[in-house]
Amino acid sequence: LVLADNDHTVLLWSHRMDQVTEINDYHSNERYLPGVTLSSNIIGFDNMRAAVQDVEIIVLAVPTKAIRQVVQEVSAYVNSSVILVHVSKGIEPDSLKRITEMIEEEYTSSHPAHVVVLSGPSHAEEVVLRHPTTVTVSSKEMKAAEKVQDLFMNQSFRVYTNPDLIGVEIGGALKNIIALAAGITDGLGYGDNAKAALITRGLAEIARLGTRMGANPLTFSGLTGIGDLIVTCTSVHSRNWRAGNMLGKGMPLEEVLSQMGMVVEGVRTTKAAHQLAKEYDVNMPITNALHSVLFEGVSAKEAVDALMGRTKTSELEDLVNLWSSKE
Ligand SMILES: NC(=O)c1ccc[n+]([C@@H]2O[C@H](COP(=O)([O-])OP(=O)(O)OC[C@H]3O[C@@H](n4cnc5c(N)ncnc54)[C@H](O)[C@@H]3O)[C@@H](O)[C@H]2O)c1
Ligand SMILES: O=P(O)(O)OC[C@H](O)CO
Repeated sequence: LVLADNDHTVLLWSHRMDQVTEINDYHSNERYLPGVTLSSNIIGFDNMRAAVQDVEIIVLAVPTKAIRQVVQEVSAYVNSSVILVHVSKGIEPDSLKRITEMIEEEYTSSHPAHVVVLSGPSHAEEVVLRHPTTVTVSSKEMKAAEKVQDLFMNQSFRVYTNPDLIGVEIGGALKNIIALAAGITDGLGYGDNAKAALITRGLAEIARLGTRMGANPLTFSGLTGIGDLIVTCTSVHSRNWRAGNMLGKGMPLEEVLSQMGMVVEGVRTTKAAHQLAKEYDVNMPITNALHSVLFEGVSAKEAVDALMGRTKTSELEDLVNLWSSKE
């Protein structure tokens, strides 16, 4: 919709024929964006070749677990030098790859592609209402990121650049873990103090891991760090917060996921981050606590009690180590 507002023609491929028909016949997408009229510049396609063969830029907006498959399919038909932009927020469990790394592995076309991430506090539900939204683009090739910045920028959608690709992708992925935890504490009936604690100490552990992986610590004070962390932990639109909230109220994980009907990235990302914390030998108590709730049968209340009962520590020492990149 942002691109259509900027007078671009958008060819929107979906794997669901009913969605394509609805977009073309009614200019709506009721299940995901109820009540919103889509621009007639958005044309639905169920045929990938027809959708991507002559385009300048491809925006991948699918869950992390679908990225490899969709990129394989896209790259079979791309016939010019395109920019691939992804907006997904996750890390692949086991391989522990970031999304641009997965795209690079799966992109098989003989034509070059330039890979860009667009990330930041941006719930689709508010973007479609043209409420002010700010995001960041990053890439190994900043010229491609700047082109994406120009394509998307408008009066309600402001795009920044940041060359720290690792920091941008890690912040976007890991905030979902903390949002799940914030939903859980709200579901347990705890208040704003608990949520502020999760946001603050969550940012510390995201930055601790990200820095160890090669990110610039300053990126975590930007839109894809604290910005996206705030929006996802506090917004009723957040799928991760909502899922956490149901978990906190006692609903089993399987039932929560089937009720959501949309991706809750934080679940698989918790698995990946738990593995990354071990690999990089980084202390991530909130991630580990959430892992114990999601995958080890620990109750939400027990996990909070365990977090609160850890040995005492110095906040300033921790922050100095973090922001001076010693961690
Ligand atoms: N929803 C948001 O406001 C928002 C904002 C910023 C970033 N993101 C990120 O974008 C990604 C997608 O999120 P979403 O909320 O749109 O998720 P979603 O569950 O609504 O899925 C998006 C689309 O991908 C399709 N899809 C699912 N599996 C597929 C597959 N195997 N092949 C092809 N298409 C498939 C779905 O049918 C749907 O049309 C996530 O990584 C999310 O973190 C979402
Ligand atoms: O709805 P969520 O929790 O998947 O979050 C969506 C976006 O990442 C918010 O920026």
